[in-house]
Amino acid sequence: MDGELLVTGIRKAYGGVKAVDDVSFSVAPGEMVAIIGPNGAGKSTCFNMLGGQIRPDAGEVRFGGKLVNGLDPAAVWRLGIGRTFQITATFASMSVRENVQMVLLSHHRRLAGWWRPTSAHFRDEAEELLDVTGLRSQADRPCAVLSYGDLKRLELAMALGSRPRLLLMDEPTAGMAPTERIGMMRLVRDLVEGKGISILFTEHDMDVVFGHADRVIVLNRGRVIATGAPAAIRNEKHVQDVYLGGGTMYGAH
Ligand SMILES: Nc1ncnc2c1ncn2[C@@H]1O[C@H](COP(=O)(O)OP(=O)(O)OP(=O)(O)O)[C@@H](O)[C@H]1O
Repeated sequence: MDGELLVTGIRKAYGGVKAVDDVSFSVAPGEMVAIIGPNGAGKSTCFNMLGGQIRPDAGEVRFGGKLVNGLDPAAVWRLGIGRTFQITATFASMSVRENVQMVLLSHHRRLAGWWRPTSAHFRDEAEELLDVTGLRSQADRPCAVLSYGDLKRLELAMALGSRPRLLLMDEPTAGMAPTERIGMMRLVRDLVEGKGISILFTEHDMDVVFGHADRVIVLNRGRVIATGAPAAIRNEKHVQDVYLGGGTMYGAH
């Protein structure tokens, strides 16, 4: 189906450690899906296989019917799978708008010469993305002075610059204050509903997961142990056992 992510039996082992072990799931167009699991469950490895950073040992990742595994991150990006990273990847001395313009420039495959001011390039498109992410008033400020929450918004604006149809979000609310978290997830929900973008996100904060995901996939030791609506997942005994048994109850921090 157009815009559908279909993951079938992907695996990745490091020596004897099966980081991801026969994982299958799908994300429908316009769906917001969370991948959760205790530390070391395989979330990052899974994400990296979807984004082209890691090649699966076996299995298949398809997006809109096209094979994704084996492609490098840039090619995956071109297929319409965007990604935000946990580590902020902005240019501190450049303004908020310029950072977004840089992404737009590269997306439109133009040559950004260092000697040329970027101010005229894709300014309107950049402004639109800053509007969408609530950063318009910060457009001229250097990234270095942004609050952490605004930096995360900027990362989102930058990820949207490549016009993804599916956005992979690695802990979108990590490091944010509770009110900022709610704002961020509302923003993401608006993107899903307004632009029809699908979201797949990892998250440690259970309030965010249960409050915002349409569907939750639970990983443990590289395998999917449960998948379903948040309310059903929350009540699953074996999911509770994994968290409680592991001694690292997500959402406790
Ligand atoms: N490059 C690597 N080399 C060796 N082992 C690795 C590597 N990357 C991940 N692993 C192992 O694979 C397993 C899954 O790790 P992964 O980082 O995917 O889990 P995670 O669910 O993202 O954990 P966390 O929530 O702590 O980030 C862990 O046992 C980890 O130690």
